[in-house]
Amino acid sequence: MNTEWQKLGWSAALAAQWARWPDASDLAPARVVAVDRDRLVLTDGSAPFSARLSGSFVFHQPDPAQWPCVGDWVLVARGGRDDGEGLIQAVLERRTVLRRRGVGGMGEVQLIAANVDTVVIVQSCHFDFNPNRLERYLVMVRDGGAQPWVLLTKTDLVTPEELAAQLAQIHAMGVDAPVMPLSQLSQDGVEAFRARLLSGQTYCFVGSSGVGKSTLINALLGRSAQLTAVVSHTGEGRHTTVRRELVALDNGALVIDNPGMRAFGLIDADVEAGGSFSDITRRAADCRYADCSHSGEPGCAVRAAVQAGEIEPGHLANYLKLREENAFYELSSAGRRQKDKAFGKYVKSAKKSFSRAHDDD
Ligand SMILES: Nc1nc2c(ncn2[C@@H]2O[C@H](COP(=O)(O)OP(=O)(O)OP(=O)(O)O)[C@@H](O)[C@H]2O)c(=O)[nH]1
Ligand SMILES: [Zn+2]
Repeated sequence: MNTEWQKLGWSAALAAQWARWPDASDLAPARVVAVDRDRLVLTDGSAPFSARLSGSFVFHQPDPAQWPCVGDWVLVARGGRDDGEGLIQAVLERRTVLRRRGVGGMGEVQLIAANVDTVVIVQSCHFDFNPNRLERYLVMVRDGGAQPWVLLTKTDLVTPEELAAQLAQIHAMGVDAPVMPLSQLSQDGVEAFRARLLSGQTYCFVGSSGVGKSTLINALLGRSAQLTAVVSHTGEGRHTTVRRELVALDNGALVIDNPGMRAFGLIDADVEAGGSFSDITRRAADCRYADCSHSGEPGCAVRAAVQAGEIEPGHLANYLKLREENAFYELSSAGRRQKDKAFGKYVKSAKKSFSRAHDDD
């Protein structure tokens, strides 16, 4: 078996699928490292290269939920083009998936990543710790067939007693996944975490914005440049595209940093499940302005509830702090709309290239 592919997670089961594929003679397998609109970045172990969905793929697979996402293994044709761009003809069967319920309550499923061995659920023990949300992440991970780990970051910001109480709370929930506390500031737990990452295994990091995912992945990589080196940027800044990236660490572990996970629709779930800020988000529905920031606007129902003693001022302060840390930005409806727009563009431009390809026929 090709050892370069093996390093990328290639398996006997995938090889068997490839062998069964009709007309696979000019197709080769590659793994998706990033998706940006209808352009995908693939790797076969040598240099990453750009690819698009072939017309026949889009034609035979009209359901975008079945289109390739980061972590997928695809069969790609690379001949016949000067620029070396590949044409994706097939997606090989996924061993595991990470998916979210679509936004807008339509019940459609949106794929976040495929063929992930371990999903690292990251919560900061400072402000972000939320057992309800953790529970839902655990369900979601197991539902897709991957194994979950729980990472509690920023332990330097809480006392050892607070940390012990959180660990006890997780334990009391009956969580049997490994739970690992760490701090990038003190470096406590960082080496122990690194030591658990195995060559050829795929790890996906999920969690709210600001909990320290990028800081950790950059530290694991040892050089922050590599994180973005595999894809050409369409814009500066982290919030501009749906870039989802798979990168290899020096020890051979494969890591997916997943900004898309911020739009998991968890705030709705948080409200439904009576989560920690549901009292605030429920009141916010009565604020005079739909985009009220609850920081002093007239007609603010949240402030009124604080004044009436119905909401703890400290609780509101936590909420505002979290939002200020940008943790809720992508979870806001505006952020979600942006994500959906980006996904919509993926679909639209792929369909456009499809019809272009057929105009040429
Ligand atoms: N005190 C403390 N701060 C940390 C720690 N780890 C990360 N931070 C800080 O937390 C902030 C957010 O970290 P990021 O790594 O950008 O968080 P993220 O989860 O990648 O956020 P998004 O990229 O928005 O999803 C940064 O200012 C980090 O410096 C830690 O262990 N302790
Ligand atoms: Zn308000």
